[in-house]
Amino acid sequence: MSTVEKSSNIVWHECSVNKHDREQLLQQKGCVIWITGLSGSGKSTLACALSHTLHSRGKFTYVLDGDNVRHGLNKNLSFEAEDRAENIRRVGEVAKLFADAGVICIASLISPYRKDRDACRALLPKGDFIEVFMDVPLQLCEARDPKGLYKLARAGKIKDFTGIDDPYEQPLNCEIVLQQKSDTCTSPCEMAETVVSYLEGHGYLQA
Ligand SMILES: Nc1ncnc2c1ncn2[C@@H]1O[C@H](COP(=O)(O)OS(=O)(=O)O)[C@@H](OP(=O)(O)O)[C@H]1O
Ligand SMILES: Nc1ncnc2c1ncn2[C@@H]1O[C@H](COP(=O)(O)OP(=O)(O)O)[C@@H](O)[C@H]1O
Repeated sequence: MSTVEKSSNIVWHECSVNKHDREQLLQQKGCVIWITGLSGSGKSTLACALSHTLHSRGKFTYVLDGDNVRHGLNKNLSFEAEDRAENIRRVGEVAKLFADAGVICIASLISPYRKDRDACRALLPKGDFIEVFMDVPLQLCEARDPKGLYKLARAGKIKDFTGIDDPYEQPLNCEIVLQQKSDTCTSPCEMAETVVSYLEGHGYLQA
């Protein structure tokens, strides 16, 4: 899919109410928490636990989950590399709008390619893109297999499945790594607290 700019003669229109004004209203700073990892690594679980924890502390969040966005905005995209890139690009742009709205936007997508994630990072002001890597071994993700997709992929019934016959490029230098070697290691609530501590320490939970 081409991302060449096709719009011409367009001029940015500035509004008198800006990001800072919205952040003052919400008493928080808009940002993007980008959760990446294999299928079954716990991205959606963490996204919801984090949203729940922040919501109960009076913070305004919104979750953009890969599976969910593919039900609507991105329903025309496959799992080929080019379509995954377009999937990530669109979600990155939507997340940027949410952050500009003052919202703590939590994006949870496999986002297997480093360059696609880095392109999303480049859309945001420095510091506002917080990459969280679910560092969970393939064996554990496959043992969980809550949707039975690994089983289908191993049987050759799903092609290009991440981790099986499609690549996953781990982040080299992300803000938070959540390592999990077994299911009893760290609970979703504990993981959410790690992210909340990061946000608190970096001033995102106040205007
Ligand atoms: N071929 C293939 N590879 C990986 N995943 C697949 C595939 N086909 C379907 N699914 C389901 O799609 C979910 C991942 O969607 P994403 O939008 O996060 O993927 S990506 O970022 O574009 O790679 C993923 O959800 P999660 O398990 O939550 O990661 C799967 O349910
Ligand atoms: N911290 C955790 N500890 C134990 N099990 C977890 C944890 N996080 C998620 N799970 C379980 O792992 C499975 C996959 O989680 P999910 O959030 O759907 O992953 P993903 O969105 O990356 O595909 C689910 O059955 C979920 O209950």
